[in-house]
Amino acid sequence: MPLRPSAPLLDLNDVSFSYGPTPVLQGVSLRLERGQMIALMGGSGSGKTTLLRLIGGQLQPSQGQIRFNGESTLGFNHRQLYAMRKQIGMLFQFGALFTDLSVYDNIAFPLREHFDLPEVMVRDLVLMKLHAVGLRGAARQMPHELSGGMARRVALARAIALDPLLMLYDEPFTGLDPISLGTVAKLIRELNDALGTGAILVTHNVQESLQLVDHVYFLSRGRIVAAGKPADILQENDPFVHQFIHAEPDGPVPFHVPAGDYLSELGLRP
Ligand SMILES: Nc1ncnc2c1ncn2[C@@H]1O[C@H](COP(=O)(O)OP(=O)(O)OP(=O)(O)O)[C@@H](O)[C@H]1O
Repeated sequence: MPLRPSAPLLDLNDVSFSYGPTPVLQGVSLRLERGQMIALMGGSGSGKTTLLRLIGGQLQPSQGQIRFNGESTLGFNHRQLYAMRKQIGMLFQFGALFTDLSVYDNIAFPLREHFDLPEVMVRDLVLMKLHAVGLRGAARQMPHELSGGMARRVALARAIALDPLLMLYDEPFTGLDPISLGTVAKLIRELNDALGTGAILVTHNVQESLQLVDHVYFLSRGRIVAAGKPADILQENDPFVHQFIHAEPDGPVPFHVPAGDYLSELGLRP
C-alpha cells in the first residue's frame, strides 16, 4: 500500500454498526493525522472496542466510510485487508506474549511471519526495537522472568516490529503499577513521535491519557458526545464528560441499575 502523506492517516465518516438489531455505533466521525495521538474514552459497552475492530478491518460498518491512508477500506478483499493489517500495530490489554518464546523471538515472530528476511537482518531489527523500549539487555529472557512493566514494553516492541503507520492501543495500562504506567505511557508517546505513527488509545486512565494525547473523543452509547483537545475537555460542561473526567459515581451514567421501588421490594410499602 503506497504512502499518501497528503491524506489523513485515518478518516471515519458517519460510521454506524450493529451486531444484531441493536445499534452499537451510530454516525461516528473521527480523523487522525500522522504523528497525532487520540484517546477514545467512554463507559463500559459504549462501543470503543467495536470501533477499533472496525478500524482494524475485523468488522465492516453497516453505514459510512472508513479511509485508511487515503483509501476506502470498504469492500477490501482478503489480500488488501492483509496488506492493511501489516501497517497497523496493536497492543491490547495485558499485551499477551508467547510464553514459550524468548523476548527476542517474540519480537522476531512478526518479522519472520511476514517477511522472508535473512536472520542477520531480523537480528538487527529485533535489537533496534528492543533498544527503543530499553530492553536490549533482556533479549534472552523468557516472559515469565519479566516484571509486568517489562512485559508490556516487550509487547510494545513487538507491536512496532513492522513499523506500522497506525497503532491501536486497547487499555495498554491495565494492571501496571504507577511507575511502570508512567514509563509505558512516556514510551508510547516517544515512539509515536519518533516513528511519525498515528495512534488511537482506548483507556480508562483519564488523567494519564489527557497528558499523553493531542485530541480526545468521548463515546456514549455508540455516539461521539464530545471531542476536543485535552485542555478543552477539562473545561467541558457536558454532564457525561464531567462525570467521566472527575470519576463521579453518579450522574448521567447512574449508580443504580434501573429497578422497581426499593421500599416495596423490601415489603415496607403497602
Ligand atoms: N461479538 C458481539 N456480539 C454481540 N454484541 C456485542 C459483541 N461485542 C460487543 N457487543 C456489544 O456491543 C456493545 C459495545 O461493546 P464494546 O466492547 O465495543 O464496548 P466497550 O466500550 O469497548 O466496552 P468496555 O469498556 O467494557 O470494553 C456492548 O453492548 C456489547 O455488549
